Amino acid sequence: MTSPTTLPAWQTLTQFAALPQPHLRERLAQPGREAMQASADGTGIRLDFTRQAFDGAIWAALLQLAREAGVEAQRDAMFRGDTINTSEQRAVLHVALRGTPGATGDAAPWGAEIQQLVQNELDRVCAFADRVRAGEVKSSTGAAFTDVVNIGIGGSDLGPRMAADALAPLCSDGKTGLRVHFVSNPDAWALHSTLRNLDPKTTMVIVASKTFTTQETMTNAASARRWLEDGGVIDGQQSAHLVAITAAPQKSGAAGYPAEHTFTFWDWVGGRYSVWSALGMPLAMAIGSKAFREFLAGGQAMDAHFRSAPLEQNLPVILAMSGVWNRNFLNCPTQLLSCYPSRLVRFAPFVQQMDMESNGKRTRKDGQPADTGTGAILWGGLGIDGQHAYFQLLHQGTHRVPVEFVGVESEDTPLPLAAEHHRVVNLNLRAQSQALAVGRNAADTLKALMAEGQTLEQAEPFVTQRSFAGDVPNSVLWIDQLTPHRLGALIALYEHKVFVQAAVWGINAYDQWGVELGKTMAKSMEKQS
Ligand SMILES: O=P(O)(O)OC[C@H]1O[C@](O)(CO)[C@@H](O)[C@@H]1O
Repeated sequence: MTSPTTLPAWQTLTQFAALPQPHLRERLAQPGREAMQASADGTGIRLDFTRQAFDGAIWAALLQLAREAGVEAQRDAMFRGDTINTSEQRAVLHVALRGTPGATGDAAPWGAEIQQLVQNELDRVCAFADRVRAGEVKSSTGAAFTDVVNIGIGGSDLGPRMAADALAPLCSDGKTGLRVHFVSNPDAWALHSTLRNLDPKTTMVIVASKTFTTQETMTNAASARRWLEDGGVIDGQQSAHLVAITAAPQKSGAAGYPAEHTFTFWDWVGGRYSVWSALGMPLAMAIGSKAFREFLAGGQAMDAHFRSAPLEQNLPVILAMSGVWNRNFLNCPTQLLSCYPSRLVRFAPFVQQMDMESNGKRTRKDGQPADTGTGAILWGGLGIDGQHAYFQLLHQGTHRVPVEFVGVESEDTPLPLAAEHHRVVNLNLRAQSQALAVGRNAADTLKALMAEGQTLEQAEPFVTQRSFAGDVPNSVLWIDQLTPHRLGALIALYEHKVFVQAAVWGINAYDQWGVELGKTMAKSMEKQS
């Protein structure tokens, strides 16, 4: 494709952006605004985008831009298994990993062969995970495993780790049942602080690496094997404790990982899109295979929505095109992802990798330099904690930072006052969304200060410092409840958002040559030293 700036809709949007933009306070007062809501059937997710800084005409042009950029045709090409990752000559088929078992025809557009491959390996993963949970897979001493340590980094860590936190009520409480731990950083403390409380004789080590060459993971794996050995699990007995998850089984085999404990996936699964594959093993061990399959089904439900919903009601398209307006036409370089359920503590870092490793590109697929902004700097964390840290800058700083809020509508933590906790959390979410949008002008600030009992003379000098510009575009994603199914749908929503933005910008979201440079550089420096 050529530059998106040559598309008629891009030019229309440029003209709109050059006009004076009404404040969100005014936009919100316009009739019909409340219609800016959409939901995806069967996913429990609703998107409220009433507080995005555009009106109906701009929204129509953004949808037109998606059409002119060929988003729908590109989407269909991905689901068909076309080679859309052109720089690596690969298909991009993480969507096949969550296909409905037994599906054929349009429900499995990637074809019967891939469908079968995926199902076979998924059945192996699920059976193994459940057997470990049930204590049927024995350690070298014949005991059941009490702990599993997943060693991996980036896409081989973030997805299952994030999801295990998000689904913590389904995981062991640490007193009984299998405990699942994650180690990614090769700093010695990261591994030591996990292993020091574990018994090598009842600990299973999963080494999760697509390439099985990543230096950080191999360093941790070698160290964990040494710890097993020092703990009495000597070399000949170690295979009972070792599991490999990789797209390079010949490499893990050569390193001594037994074939029956090796689970695989394929080069058409990008690391940051791999939680649905065998790399989801630690998650399946943590929550059980039934819940893991529900998680996959949630992703599949979002795929169905993405493939069939009209663009104007299509959640990934709405998120993506709101982002394009903010990034390319309102010139906001960053995007905050602010999650209010505390179990989503790792969701923003997970999406950060997915988004920034995918769309942090300055060259288009046609080899030309991108002449538009591409991926935003995505950052974030938990909303309430953020309110007491960086939200001040959002309200009164000199940056305009668009926000995506994530909240859950119902929650069932077994704590006596859980309902009150939930009320406070969502009250804050709603208040922040509204405050960032409408702000508070000088006249209202003066009134507020005088209502507090200040005189006009006392209040006036501080009116500017006590006012809030507002006009911060934001959306809220409401999830009915945080179950495996809904989490799957939420992740798939963000995957498709990233896809749509890449399609508009004409970039390849599925390679990561920048990361490769760092890896190559480290290797060459190692040789020289
Ligand atoms: O799974 P591997 O091959 O160890 O790579 C780990 C991660 O490294 C990256 O290449 C960069 O972080 C990711 O894409 C990948 O998920």
